[in-house]
Amino acid sequence: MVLRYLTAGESHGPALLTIVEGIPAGLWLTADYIDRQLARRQGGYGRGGRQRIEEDRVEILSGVRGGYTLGSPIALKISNRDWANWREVMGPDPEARLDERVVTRPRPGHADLAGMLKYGHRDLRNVLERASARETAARVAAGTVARRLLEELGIEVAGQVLRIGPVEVPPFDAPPEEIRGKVEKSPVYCADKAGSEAMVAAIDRAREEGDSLGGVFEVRVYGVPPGIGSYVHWDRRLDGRLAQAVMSIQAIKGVEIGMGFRAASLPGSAVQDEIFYAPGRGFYRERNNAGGLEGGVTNGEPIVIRAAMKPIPTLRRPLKSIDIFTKERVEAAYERSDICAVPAACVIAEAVVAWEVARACLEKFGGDSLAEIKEALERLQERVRRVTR
Ligand SMILES: Cc1cc2nc3c(=O)[nH]c(=O)nc-3n(C[C@H](O)[C@H](O)[C@H](O)COP(=O)(O)O)c2cc1C
Ligand SMILES: C=C(O[C@@H]1CC(C(=O)O)=C[C@@H](OP(=O)(O)O)[C@H]1O)C(=O)O
Repeated sequence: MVLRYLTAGESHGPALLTIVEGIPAGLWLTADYIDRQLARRQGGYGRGGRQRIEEDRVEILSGVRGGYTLGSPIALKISNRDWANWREVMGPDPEARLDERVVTRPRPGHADLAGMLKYGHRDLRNVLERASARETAARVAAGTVARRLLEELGIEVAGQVLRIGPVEVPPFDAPPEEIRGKVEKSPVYCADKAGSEAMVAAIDRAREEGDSLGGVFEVRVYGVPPGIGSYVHWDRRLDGRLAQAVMSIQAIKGVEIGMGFRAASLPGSAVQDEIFYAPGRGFYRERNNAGGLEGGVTNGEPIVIRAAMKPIPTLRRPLKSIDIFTKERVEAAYERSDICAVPAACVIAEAVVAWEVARACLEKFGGDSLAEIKEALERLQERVRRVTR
């Protein structure tokens, strides 16, 4: 079974669309379940005016009947409320007013200039509409379908923010429900209360200064059986696939697994996780510097993946740029913007990580119905028990 999805939609167009294919039949899936993740993605302290306009809700257009998936493609639609303000400018018909709201001052750090040079656009709006992270609402919808499937297999995902600008906290190491409990109480999705307050203050300072902030978040996946992913070929290594999925989120500039970059400065004895064995428990480790992955294969420990997000490119106090027509030195375009979207990016990363883990699980377990997949998982677990007994 191949799990795949495509998304479509411009930021100020009528809607965002996703078609998810390869989800087995018999999975309980409701719009409410997806909407909870969409709401989390819209949240987090530091978001701009757009989120006061949008109230993301998914419409399930196919592939689900009476709450259960059919095994057929699942089409999902999220309408853009802002479309009402952009209909005349963004419409597909020849009457659209293309001479209005033209963007000619590329923002350093956004896709504006590179996209113009690539596609030959003369209005940077034609670049930013699709480069925008608005598209991640569709990715979260698709990833949340995968997350529902993982739940049925006993696999859970939990994310937390570790840094915003200069404020850093250590990861909260706990079972997923405890991480989620603490993170839900934080305006910046950070498990540390004092850290959250300092992060909010840092965002307020950036807002006053007309600036923006980035940060770091961590996503963990608990309950993953050993043996997911493969070392036999570069594009089957799950560490590489997860890194690609997370790096593809707008403004993510660094990804690490387990100990990550810190491992480069330490000797092997301080990095590699020694192997232990106890009857009944089987093989185990006393630490998880590997982040649950060795050779691109899950080893039974939780997957731990961290990412660094750069600060938002659009600034109220704009950086210098060049007008693409006059070639004059100008200030980059500014209408409105997020100041910090690290909490939102953490939710997006949870979704894309869930997607990639689910895809690798289906490659391992196959099956067209949830029942078949669960049987294959039980067979693997039984085999692991036999080997480790
Ligand atoms: C959730 C989220 C919200 C974002 N909001 C904004 C924004 O309001 N303004 C902006 O200029 N960039 C925003 N970005 C970042 C840009 O989309 C991103 O920097 C741009 O597409 C260029 O891609 P790159 O930074 O990956 O090179 C956001 C990113 C994410 C993940
Ligand atoms: C719309 C979303 O994020 C947008 C991502 C974004 C960008 O350039 O990436 C720019 C902003 O769009 P606008 O100019 O319409 O305010 C953000 O609001 C969203 O996350 O739902």
